Amino acid sequence: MADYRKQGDVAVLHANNPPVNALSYHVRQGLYDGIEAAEKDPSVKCIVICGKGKTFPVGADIREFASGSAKKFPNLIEVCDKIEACTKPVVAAIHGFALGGGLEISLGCHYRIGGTSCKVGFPEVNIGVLPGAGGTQRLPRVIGLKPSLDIITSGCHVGAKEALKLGILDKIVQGDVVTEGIKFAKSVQNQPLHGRRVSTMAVPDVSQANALCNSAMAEVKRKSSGLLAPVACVKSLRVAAQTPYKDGIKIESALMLQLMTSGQAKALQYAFFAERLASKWQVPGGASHATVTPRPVKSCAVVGGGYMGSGIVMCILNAGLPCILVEANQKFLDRGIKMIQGLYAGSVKLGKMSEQDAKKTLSLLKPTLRYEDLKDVDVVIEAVFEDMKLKQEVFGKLDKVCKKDALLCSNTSTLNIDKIASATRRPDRVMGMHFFAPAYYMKLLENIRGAETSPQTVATVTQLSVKIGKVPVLVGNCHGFVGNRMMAPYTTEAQRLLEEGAYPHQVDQVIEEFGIPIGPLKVGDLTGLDVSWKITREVSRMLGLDHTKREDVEPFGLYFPVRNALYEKGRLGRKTGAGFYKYEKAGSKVAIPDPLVMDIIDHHCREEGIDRRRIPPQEIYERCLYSLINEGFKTLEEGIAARPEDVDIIWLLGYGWPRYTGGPMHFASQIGLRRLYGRIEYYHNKYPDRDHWTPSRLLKTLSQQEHPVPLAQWGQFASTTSRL
Ligand SMILES: CCCCCCCCCCCCCC(=O)CC(=O)SCCNC(=O)CCNC(=O)[C@H](O)C(C)(C)COP(=O)(O)OP(=O)(O)OC[C@H]1O[C@@H](n2cnc3c(N)ncnc32)[C@H](O)[C@@H]1OP(=O)(O)O
Ligand SMILES: NC(=O)C1=CN([C@@H]2O[C@H](COP(=O)(O)OP(=O)(O)OC[C@H]3O[C@@H](n4cnc5c(N)ncnc54)[C@H](O)[C@@H]3O)[C@@H](O)[C@H]2O)C=CC1
Repeated sequence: MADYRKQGDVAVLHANNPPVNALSYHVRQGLYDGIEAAEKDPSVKCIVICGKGKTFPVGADIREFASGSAKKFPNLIEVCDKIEACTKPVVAAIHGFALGGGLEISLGCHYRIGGTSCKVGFPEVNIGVLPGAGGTQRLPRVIGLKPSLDIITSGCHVGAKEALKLGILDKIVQGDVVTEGIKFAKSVQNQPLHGRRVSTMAVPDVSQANALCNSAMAEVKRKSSGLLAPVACVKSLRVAAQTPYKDGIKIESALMLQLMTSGQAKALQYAFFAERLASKWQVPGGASHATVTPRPVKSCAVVGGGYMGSGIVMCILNAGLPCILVEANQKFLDRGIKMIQGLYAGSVKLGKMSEQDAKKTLSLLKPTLRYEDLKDVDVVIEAVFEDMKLKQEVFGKLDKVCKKDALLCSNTSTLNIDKIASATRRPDRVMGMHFFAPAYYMKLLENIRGAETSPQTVATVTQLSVKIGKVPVLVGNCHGFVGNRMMAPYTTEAQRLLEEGAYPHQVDQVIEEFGIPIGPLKVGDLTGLDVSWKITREVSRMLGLDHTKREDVEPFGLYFPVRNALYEKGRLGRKTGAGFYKYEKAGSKVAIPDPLVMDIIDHHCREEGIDRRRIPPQEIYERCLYSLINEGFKTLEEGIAARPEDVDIIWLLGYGWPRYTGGPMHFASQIGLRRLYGRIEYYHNKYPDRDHWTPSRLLKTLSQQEHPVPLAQWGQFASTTSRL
């Protein structure tokens, strides 16, 4: 898995492990043996290491961490040390990415050259480990501690120009990087190697080591509280400044071994692969991403240029696709355009985009008030108000004006896609595309398949989603789909806890300590209590209930007396400076616990004859999180979510679930399904009137298996419990 060839007196070693040349055992062995062969061959004067296909090696093979093969001889440390010890000059010729172990290989080389578009970096923190093949010991010896701390603790990629400036690259080359690597190697083949072996160098800014590492440690603890890997990276980098390489590498290895076996690393690596699995869809009947060819999409349109629509337009424009924006009237059209222009102006100001690029991108936008202008577009995404009647009216119009093979998609957050599709004569070409706010930033896209949506529509929408920079997850059609459906029991329990003894800040604190950045009641204030009040009213109407009558709505989990009392007092959340919390002023972000709210809650309880009790944090934790997880299992047993990995990606990318726990389903597997089921059954017995505590049948089945069923096999049990 590393090809060895000779070109004159140069040995060229190609890492060959498609698609990204991950450094699995055979690649490491190939590189190790290649160096040995070149060393022994008297006709070889110098060596070039490069990657076959689209990239230089992008790092260790992550799958080998779990299997233990990463430690097998020669491990990456041994490969890097072998390269460095070679008595003939070794040049890394980098194209594509040199990440993690790939960058470590190149730091073992005596010289590094790169193509103009190459990128280097140490993304290990993102998967819960550190650059454990000498990365934390060699990088600071080349570029100093300060930039090394930044690069290693952030996991960010560094472009070629910056890498040259820092000294990671010795040269940027145009054209074929291997040809240039060979030329470069020949030019240095007679140069002495002492001074080129990085492990023998001193860290240049060693005198500032303590100050730099102390401040980096404070920063990683502030930014990523609870994460093990960034802390270990700083520790290991401090060692590099204080210790010779041969001792430093031992400490780095010890830290790496601790991290590799941590729950955080397992969860983060699971999330890495789950994210890549998301776009690989399959529908009942067998059609899948591998069998269905998507239609080409050359142009799009968005209907409704409000908060969501304007963000969706930007995603489309950023992908280089022309986009028409339709609004209901000139005032709202102008407002939408202004919003889009403002966001691009902001990007230019922040240096994220050149003025020229912003202008070019904006030139792809065509605003209009005429639906007829959409006659030639390939895909339309509707983002008008969340109102079934209006959406059906819009889809009816679109069906008439759009060409017959155009796809019509809705950015609804809860509504029934089949009902929307029924307003058209093309339900096979209708789909939901549920973006998350702000749409130009959030990576998640919940794509909803209706009963009649064709596989080709799924394929085309999935491909478009990836093109506009999203991670698409295909889900089935039900109220709230996967994400918002799971959100419902979580927020319901958060509010119910207020009626039994907790106050808003106590509930939010538990959830925030778990790692979700904003607790459910702060989210309530952010969204607006009027918005959630209206949603309750609409859902009650849909169910034929009177939302003002407690006896009507309570059995359906739609009775929120504290929220209602706050709403009736005009406390609508952040925007009015008061909701579940008080704020310094309207729009302010800092939520302050409010004695007035506690009085309102106490008063409500007295009136209802409720004896408030002290609710332990563990109960808050279980009632909010376990009810949400139980609902997640129900989406799996009903086939609304296809795989547990999909549920996790939705919560990781759409709702701020802490990535180092892997997502609600992975987290459930770590709790243990038997224990989890027991707690859900306990709450079900305690609150039999709350439907969301009815245990999922899939969870029950899985919890009864003799041995824990690996998460990747849960689907096999879902089919036996499915109600579809
Ligand atoms: C006492 C002494 C004992 C000593 C013991 C210690 C010995 C242990 C030594 C171990 C040292 C380990 C050293 C180290 O530094 C660790 C690492 O290198 S960790 C890996 C770091 N690298 C990464 O995290 C890169 C991850 N990849 C990416 O960011 C992207 O893939 C990339 C930007 C490179 C390309 O993006 P894109 O083009 O969008 O492609 P995809 O992301 O879709 O990927 C395509 C395909 O490839 C799979 N893949 C990508 N990277 C890896 C990888 N590193 N390992 C395995 N597989 C990888 C990816 O999953 C996709 O495949 P699918 O089948 O579609 O999932
Ligand atoms: N706000 C959010 O966080 C999220 C909202 N959504 C969904 O996105 C949709 C839009 O929501 P927002 O952007 O927040 O609403 P918004 O109120 O900001 O924008 C809606 C826009 O639609 C326009 N519009 C109304 N009728 C129209 C018509 N017949 N033709 C053309 N334009 C028309 C309005 O003028 C308005 O500008 C809703 O379905 C909502 O549920 C989805 C995800 C998140």
